[in-house]
Amino acid sequence: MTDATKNVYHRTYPISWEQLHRDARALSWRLHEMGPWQGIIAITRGGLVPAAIIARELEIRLVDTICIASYAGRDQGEIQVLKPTSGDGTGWLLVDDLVDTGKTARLVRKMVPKAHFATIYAKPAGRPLVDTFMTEVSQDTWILFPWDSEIQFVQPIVERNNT
Ligand SMILES: O=P(O)(O)OC[C@H]1O[C@H](OP(=O)(O)OP(=O)(O)O)[C@H](O)[C@@H]1O
Repeated sequence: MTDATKNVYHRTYPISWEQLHRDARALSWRLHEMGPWQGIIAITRGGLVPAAIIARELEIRLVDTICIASYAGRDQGEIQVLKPTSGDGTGWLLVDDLVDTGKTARLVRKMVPKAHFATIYAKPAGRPLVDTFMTEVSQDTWILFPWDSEIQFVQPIVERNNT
């Protein structure tokens, strides 16, 4: 998912650090019941924060990455693997913050087909590709993650209605 594809989103779902932490912990409870796990493979960059929280909760100290870059503009949607991982993923958790169109998921699943793929949030188009997720969000919703946002002033509702 890239900023350039934002125009398909009709609403925004802002997530605070606190909510993100709570949701990642709730996902950790589910994953704990399915373990034990050899380690975690975080999909960069969105998977890094959830992976850290899950690693803490499940006392996992072996953390690897699959490093991915998505490009906007002319090559909108093109995905490049900057760093793969080794092995087929047996016994490993593959973690991302979100599955949206499923494009990233399809690519990484091919790389580690035996890994258990977990995301905090899932949209309908990508949901079939995830083994475990916490919260479903509609396809036309832009999830605004805390690392992409800051707290700022908003007009009172009355004033907003007058503009
Ligand atoms: O299902 P998809 O449509 O492929 O979208 C999901 C991907 O999009 C986000 O990454 P993004 O491309 O924003 O990169 P970043 O995590 O490095 O910011 C997210 O972290 C997933 O990896």
